[in-house]
Amino acid sequence: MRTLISVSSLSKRYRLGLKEKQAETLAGQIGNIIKSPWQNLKRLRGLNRFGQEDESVFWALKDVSFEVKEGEVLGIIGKNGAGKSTLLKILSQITEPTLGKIEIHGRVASLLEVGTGFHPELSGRDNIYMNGTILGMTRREMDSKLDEIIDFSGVEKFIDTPVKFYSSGMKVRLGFSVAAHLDPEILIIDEVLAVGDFEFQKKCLGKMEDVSKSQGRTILFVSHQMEAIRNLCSKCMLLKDGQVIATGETNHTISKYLGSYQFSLRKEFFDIPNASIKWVAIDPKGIENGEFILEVCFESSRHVQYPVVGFVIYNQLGAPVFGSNPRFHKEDYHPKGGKKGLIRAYLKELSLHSGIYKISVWFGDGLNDFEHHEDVLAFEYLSPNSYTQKPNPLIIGSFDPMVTWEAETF
Ligand SMILES: Nc1ncnc2c1ncn2[C@@H]1O[C@H](COP(=O)(O)OP(=O)(O)OP(=O)(O)O)[C@@H](O)[C@H]1O
Repeated sequence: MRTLISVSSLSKRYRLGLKEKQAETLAGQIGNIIKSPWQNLKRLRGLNRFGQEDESVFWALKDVSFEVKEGEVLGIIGKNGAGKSTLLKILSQITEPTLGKIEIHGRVASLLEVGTGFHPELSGRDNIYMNGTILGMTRREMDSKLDEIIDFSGVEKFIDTPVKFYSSGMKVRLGFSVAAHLDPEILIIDEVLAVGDFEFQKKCLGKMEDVSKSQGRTILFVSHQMEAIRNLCSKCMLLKDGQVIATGETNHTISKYLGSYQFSLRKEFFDIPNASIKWVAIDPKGIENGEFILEVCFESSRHVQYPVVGFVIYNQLGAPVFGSNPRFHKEDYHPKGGKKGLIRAYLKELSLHSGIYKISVWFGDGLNDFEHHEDVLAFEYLSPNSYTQKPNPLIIGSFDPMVTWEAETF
């Protein structure tokens, strides 16, 4: 199979704050040009004139290398700020890399941040033509695709309205439809599932599957929704702090992502003085027995009279699905005060759909919260209910109680 994308030692540096602005002014730019080549080389590497790393320098991508072959669907995952969007922007030629080399063989269509790639003053229809022209399509090719694009987008009523009047959902609908129907060799999609309603998400996933499986196109897909990544991607790459941590089989890479979540967040806790959470875990034995047991270990430099932990479980879209706190169950909860302790929450049944969930925890003494940690743990849950056992992005909501049905006809 041909290699369509080849990225080697790619790095992207941003300059933060004042220095970035200075370089954007004419005086700043002239100053940069007349600096010696040696100074310019140091600047490129983010070093100040003493050869030390400049404090205003921030590397959003560091030494990233990978290849994508024809027909592959590569999922790109990682926490917020890991560098996923920056990578896609560079591959779509919206941003320049600072260092490194990229080779792309084929036409690229991308759907990045909402509205990029659209001219706000032009109508939806004109924007479709503009995008097609950028991709090198002829007017006739465009004419043959137009109805399909408009139909898929569902914005036909507004197709002659300037795009600046579109809602963000409408822009995403049109943007996705244009990108997916213009027969690009490479389709780049950044978290399209986060915007747009449920029906449209379903349509997009179906279309991407069609583009990859029946048309054999190459796709790069960023998402925080692991079910979507799992369903769609043949390969997956995990980014962390701008670096590639893992590339390979999708399930394997997703497990690494979830593992890294747990570890990096736990580690941070060890530096917190006074009363603090030391670690948070889900008892694996509990899961085996169909129970969900959350364990929170705390340690304090002083006696905590009434140690209390609260938690909230969030779904992949960041929506809270469930929370609890022993303050709501005062009659059952009688902790002995102390400096160290382990607090457990027992849930007989989690009753959630299969999927990936995150937990935030609080720790306090019933009067005050000492600490609050978001996304302290991520876990994958497989529902015991047979119809939702396989993660399925098309299932509505997060709760999965045992439901039985009956019909009577009259
Ligand atoms: N124009 C910019 N100037 C300075 N820093 C930037 C700029 N664009 C992005 N960054 C920083 O680069 C880092 C990587 O950002 P990026 O948007 O690529 O992350 P991401 O993995 O896509 O995150 P998310 O999941 O939140 O979308 C972040 O720390 C971000 O703040």
